[in-house]
Amino acid sequence: MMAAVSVFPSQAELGAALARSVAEAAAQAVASSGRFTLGLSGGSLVALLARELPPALRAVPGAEPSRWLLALCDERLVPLEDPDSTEGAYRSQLLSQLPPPGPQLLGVSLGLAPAEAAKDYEERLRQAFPGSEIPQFDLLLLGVGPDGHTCSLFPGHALLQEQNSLISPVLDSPKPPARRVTMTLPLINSSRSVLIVATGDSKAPVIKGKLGILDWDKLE
Ligand SMILES: O=C(O)[C@H](O)[C@@H](O)[C@H](O)[C@H](O)COP(=O)(O)O
Repeated sequence: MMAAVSVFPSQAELGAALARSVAEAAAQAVASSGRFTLGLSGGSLVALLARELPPALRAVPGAEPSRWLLALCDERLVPLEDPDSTEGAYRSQLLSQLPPPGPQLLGVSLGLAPAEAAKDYEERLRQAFPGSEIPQFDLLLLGVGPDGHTCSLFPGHALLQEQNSLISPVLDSPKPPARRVTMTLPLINSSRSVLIVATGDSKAPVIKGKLGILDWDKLE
């Protein structure tokens, strides 16, 4: 697997480059397979994409959001109208800006207990990728917390060892709200590509630690 690190002087520049990469990946996937499958994370990514993606889509021919299947890399088990809902945030901030018919968004069913919600979400994800043993997303966009968590996979948590489920419930997220569902490593590691997006000073120590092989100062 190839890995590359890009450092941007500002969030605005990062956002524009990220949106361009997403739109270009979409155009490529739509041209080769007729659809683009994209996993979305919450946090600051929502506002970044809401600001930068619509103009990037207008600039990249063939990106065709109506051919996108969106899914959530993790979700907090709160009602859609709760400010903590990742699906609610994407619907109100990003999807509302895209001309109809917009992308299909596969969200987590609410009103179920966490274990049932995870099982139901995994089943619907599998159905959306018929013929694959493990769904293979074209691209996952992942955030990083200052503690190094991504999706709702927290450092030291037993879920990091999960080998069987593709989606797991979380009942004890150290970052509220506690009840969530999350993609697990087997699903994340099956995707064709992953973009890990980290902005802000609070992430620097953990990112520098993970990328200890790099001479960070040369990446200014
Ligand atoms: O529910 C969550 O905790 C988020 O989905 C989480 O995984 C997020 O992506 C990171 O914490 C980064 O968040 P920021 O981009 O807001 O720093």
